[in-house]
Amino acid sequence: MSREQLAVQKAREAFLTGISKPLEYRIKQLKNLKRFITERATDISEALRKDLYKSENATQMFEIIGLEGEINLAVSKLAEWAAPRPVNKNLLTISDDVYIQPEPLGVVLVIGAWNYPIAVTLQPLVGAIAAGNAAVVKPSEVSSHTAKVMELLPHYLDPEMYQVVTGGVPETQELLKQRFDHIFYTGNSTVGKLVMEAAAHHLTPVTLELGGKSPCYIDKNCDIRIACRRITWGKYMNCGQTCIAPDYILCESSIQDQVINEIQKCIQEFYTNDPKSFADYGRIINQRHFKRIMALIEGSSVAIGGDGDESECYIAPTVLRDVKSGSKVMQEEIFGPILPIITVNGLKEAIQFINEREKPLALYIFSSSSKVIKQMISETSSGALLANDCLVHFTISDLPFGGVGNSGTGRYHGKYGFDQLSHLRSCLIKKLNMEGVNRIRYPPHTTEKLRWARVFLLKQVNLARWRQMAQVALLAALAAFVVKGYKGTCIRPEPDGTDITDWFMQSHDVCSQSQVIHTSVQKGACVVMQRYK
Ligand SMILES: NC(=O)c1ccc[n+]([C@@H]2O[C@H](COP(=O)([O-])OP(=O)(O)OC[C@H]3O[C@@H](n4cnc5c(N)ncnc54)[C@H](O)[C@@H]3O)[C@@H](O)[C@H]2O)c1
Ligand SMILES: CCCCCCCC=O
Repeated sequence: MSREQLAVQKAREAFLTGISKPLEYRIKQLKNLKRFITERATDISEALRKDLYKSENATQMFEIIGLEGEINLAVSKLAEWAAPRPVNKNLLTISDDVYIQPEPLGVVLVIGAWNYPIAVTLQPLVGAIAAGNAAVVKPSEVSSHTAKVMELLPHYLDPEMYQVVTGGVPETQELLKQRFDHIFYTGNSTVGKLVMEAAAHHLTPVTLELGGKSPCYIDKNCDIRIACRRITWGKYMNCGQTCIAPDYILCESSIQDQVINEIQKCIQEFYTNDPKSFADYGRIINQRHFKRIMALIEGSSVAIGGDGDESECYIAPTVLRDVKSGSKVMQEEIFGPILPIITVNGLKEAIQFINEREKPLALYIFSSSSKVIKQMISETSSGALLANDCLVHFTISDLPFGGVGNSGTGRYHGKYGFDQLSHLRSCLIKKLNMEGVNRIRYPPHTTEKLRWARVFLLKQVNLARWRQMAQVALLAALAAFVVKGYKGTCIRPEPDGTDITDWFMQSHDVCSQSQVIHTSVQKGACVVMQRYK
């Protein structure tokens, strides 16, 4: 049996004991995960410095804080997320218990990428643990030092339930042959297709957190200085190796020079005149990627930077001007510190340019006009859209993080991660009494029964609203009784707000002799009272 097979088998056996059903167990594991990132902070920082030349503070700021926040949120909200979720019912099921019960899926395979190797590997794990799954974690071999630190995870987490498998492509491929209950993959779209193919063999659902070219449109009607500060930060952070980095700029040719000028000033301000010697400017992950990125510059004119040092995997913050849509740099996700500017004739052309390409993971627009922003939102599609900023949506746990189309499928962060790795089981608990109500669904299917079925099935019941309306109606009835001395009350809430008085008078034989004397007690409610005979 291979190491990979063994890891999956162990995780499955542990899962089947039911150990992760109690929420206390999951909370303990989440807290242990937090202990891992706290106690191993130095090992983690050191590994990331070696892998990507990230400074200790940058690691804390862009990898650890977010992860810690996700753990804290899951710990504090788990009881709420895991609780049964009552749903609206129809009249046919009004007396039943109808709810969604989130339940663990089983064994989840988490395949991480190298660019934020802690965040994109352990944040999915937070969702997996919170949802009560076992997991096999496969860190990226490309960030090899960080992968080594991840091997310490079983010292913190339940070592049976949570397995770490390190290795490269052959190990990942061996893992992908195994049967999982969900595969959560972060990485490029090409491998994403292989993952989906392997998953299809076992009909395993997948989450694919992929990348692509995220466009950034700068409207001439905006504060270009501020826009360029935010874009410079979003682009050159982690040396451009960020899945949601602005890949290229679209703007009118009239502002191109100003944009270049402002970005130049920001590069100097953020990274000094000598980014190569500056502690907070990163490095390209390896020489393969160094060569790939440098080659992308070919054929375009360099406005800023353009130089690199292969021995150090250093590429200067670079801007390319007047880039043609057919140029090399526009054929693939850059994933490096090269920022091409493509000029367009305004918003309409920018939208067309974006829509002619794959749906991006993120779409950025800088504009002072809410009309322009709204038009961009309504006429394009992307995993996320940000106006007047970059990247920060990643920090909001209440926003689903994920792509659409070529940039990915599925979502996570916060409750979305919990739901993504849970089975949302539909539950309906009926009692064995009140069989009479079911007559309308049993043969023979008469026209009369069909009429009733329409009423019973098409009327949605919002119980909270029902209760509220019933209270108001009862009060009204009481008032009427006191004032006028009426004999009885029959209350008919109508949750969708339409006037059901006609229907009620025509079809409800119990009340057929009643007289509607008070309607619209509240929008959607009516009270039917019988007069003394
Ligand atoms: N959407 C997101 O959250 C997100 C986050 C980070 C990175 N990304 C994207 O990931 C990409 C960069 O990462 P990468 O793909 O270079 O990472 P990578 O090379 O580390 O690959 C990711 C994982 O896939 C495995 N893998 C690689 N080739 C494989 C193959 N042929 N068969 C099976 N498994 C294989 C690796 O072992 C690794 O664990 C970019 O496109 C980036 O945008 C997306
Ligand atoms: C605050 C920015 C964090 C960015 C993390 C991006 C993960 C994908 O590459």
